[in-house]
Amino acid sequence: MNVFKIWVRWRPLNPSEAEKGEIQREYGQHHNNPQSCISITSPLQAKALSTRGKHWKSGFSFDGIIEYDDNNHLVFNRVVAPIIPQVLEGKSCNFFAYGHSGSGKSHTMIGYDFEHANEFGLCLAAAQQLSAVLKDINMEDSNYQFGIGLRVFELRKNIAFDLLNERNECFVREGSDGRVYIRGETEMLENGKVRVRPIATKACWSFEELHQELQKGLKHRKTATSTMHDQSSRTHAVIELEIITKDLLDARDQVVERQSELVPVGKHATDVYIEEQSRAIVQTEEGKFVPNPDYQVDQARVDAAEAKKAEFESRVKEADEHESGVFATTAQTHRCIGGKLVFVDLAGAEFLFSTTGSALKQTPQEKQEGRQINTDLLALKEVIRARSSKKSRIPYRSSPLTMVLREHFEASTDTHSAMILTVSPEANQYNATTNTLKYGDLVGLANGHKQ
Ligand SMILES: Nc1ncnc2c1ncn2[C@@H]1O[C@H](COP(=O)(O)OP(=O)(O)OP(=O)(O)O)[C@@H](O)[C@H]1O
Repeated sequence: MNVFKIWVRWRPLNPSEAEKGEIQREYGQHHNNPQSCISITSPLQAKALSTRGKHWKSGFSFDGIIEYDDNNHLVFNRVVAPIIPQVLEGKSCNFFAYGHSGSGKSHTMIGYDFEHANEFGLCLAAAQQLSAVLKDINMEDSNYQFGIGLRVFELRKNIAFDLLNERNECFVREGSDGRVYIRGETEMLENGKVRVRPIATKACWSFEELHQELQKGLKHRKTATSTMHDQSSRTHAVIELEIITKDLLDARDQVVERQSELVPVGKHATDVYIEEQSRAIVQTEEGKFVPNPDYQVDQARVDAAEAKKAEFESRVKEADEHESGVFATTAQTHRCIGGKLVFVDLAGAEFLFSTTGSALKQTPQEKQEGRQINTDLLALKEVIRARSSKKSRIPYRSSPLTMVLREHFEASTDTHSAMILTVSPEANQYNATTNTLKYGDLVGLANGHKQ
C-alpha cells in the first residue's frame, strides 16, 4: 500500500511583489473524495501581458493545501509527523519539494532558521522528533546505542557532491549486482590497497550533534549566482536520516575495508591470466593468431592467483553476512533499525518549463545542465506514476536522480511518501505556478485521485 500524497504550499508575497497583484485561488472538494482541486486565475492588473486574465483548473489531485501564513512547524505536523511511526518500524519514507526557483523549496525542506523550532525545515524537525524517541530507547535498553546516520549531498548529472565531506565528488554507478552505489574517487593506499569510499555517513548520537553537522554541511552548498538564479536551484539536494547503531556502522566499514583489499588481488588475478594467455599465442606473418609452440600456459600460476582472489571474495561475503547479521539481530528487539527518511529539495522546475515562453538567456553549460534537470524531473514523474499504477517495469534507469532514489523507492513500497509543490502567489509568477501545479496534478491523477 504505497500512498504518494501531493501537498501544495503557497509562500507569502514579499513586500516588493505585493504591488504586482496576487493570483486568485479557489479550492473545491468532491463528496466521497478526500482530495481537493485547485482553480487559479491571474488578476487583470498583472504586469506580464502573457499572464493577464488567465485561468486554470486541476483535477482532484491534491491531498492538502498549506496556506502562505502557515509556518514550517505546521507543515511538519501535517506532512511528516504522521509518518514517523512507520520510520520507527524500520520503514523508508521519501519527501520531495518541487517548484520554481524562489518558491520556497529550501525554506520547506531544509529551512533557513536553525534557532527557532517553529521554522526548522522538515528534515531538522524530523531529526528532532526521531532523536527524542531514540533517546528514550537508549535509556530503556543499554545493550544498544541508537543514533541517526546523516548523509547530505547535492546531485548534478551523475555526480554527487558530498556536503559532509568537504563537497567531495562522488559518482553514481550501477554495480554488477544491479544496485546503485554513490562512491568517491579511488584512493591508492600505502600497502597497495585501493579504497573506494561510499558517500559519508555522519553518526549523530544526539539532536544537537545532528543540528551542528547539518549546518556545517550546508555551508558547502554552492551559492554563486548564474545568469538566471542561484546555483542551489540547479542541483537536487538530498538529505537522508537513517536509524543506526555503532555496531551497524562498524560492520559497514568492515565491508568497505574488505572490498578495498579485494581490488588489488582481483586485478592481479586478471593481469596474470592476460599475461599467460598472451604469451601462449603468437601472430604469424599473415597476421593470424596461433598457439605459441615455445610456450605452455603456467596454469598453476593462474590457479594460484584465482585462488587468492576467491579467498578475498569470501572475506567480502563474510563481511556482508556479518552486516546483515548485525542488522537482523538488532531488528529482532528493535524494529526501528534502518528506518529512513529521505528529503529531496529538487532543482528548480523552471528548467522544465519556460515561465514566460520566451527563450532563457543561458550559457552552453547552463543549457546542458537544464537538459539534465528536465530529464531528471520528467523521469521522477514517470517513476512515481508507474509505481502508482502498479506497472511491472518502473523506469528507474531513465536518469541519475531516479537511479539514486531507486533503493529508497523500493524500500518504501508499503509506506507513505509525499511531494510538496511550492508555489508563489505573485501574479507575474502565474505561468510558473501553473506549471508546478500541472506537474503535481499529473502525479496526483496517476495516484488514482479523481479528475
Ligand atoms: N512559506 C514561506 N514563508 C516565509 N518565507 C518563505 C516561504 N517560502 C519561501 N520563503 C522565503 O522566500 C525566499 C526563497 O525561498 P527558497 O530559497 O526556499 O526558494 P527555493 O524554491 O528553494 O529557491 P531555489 O530553487 O532558487 O533554491 C527565501 O528567503 C525564503 O525564506
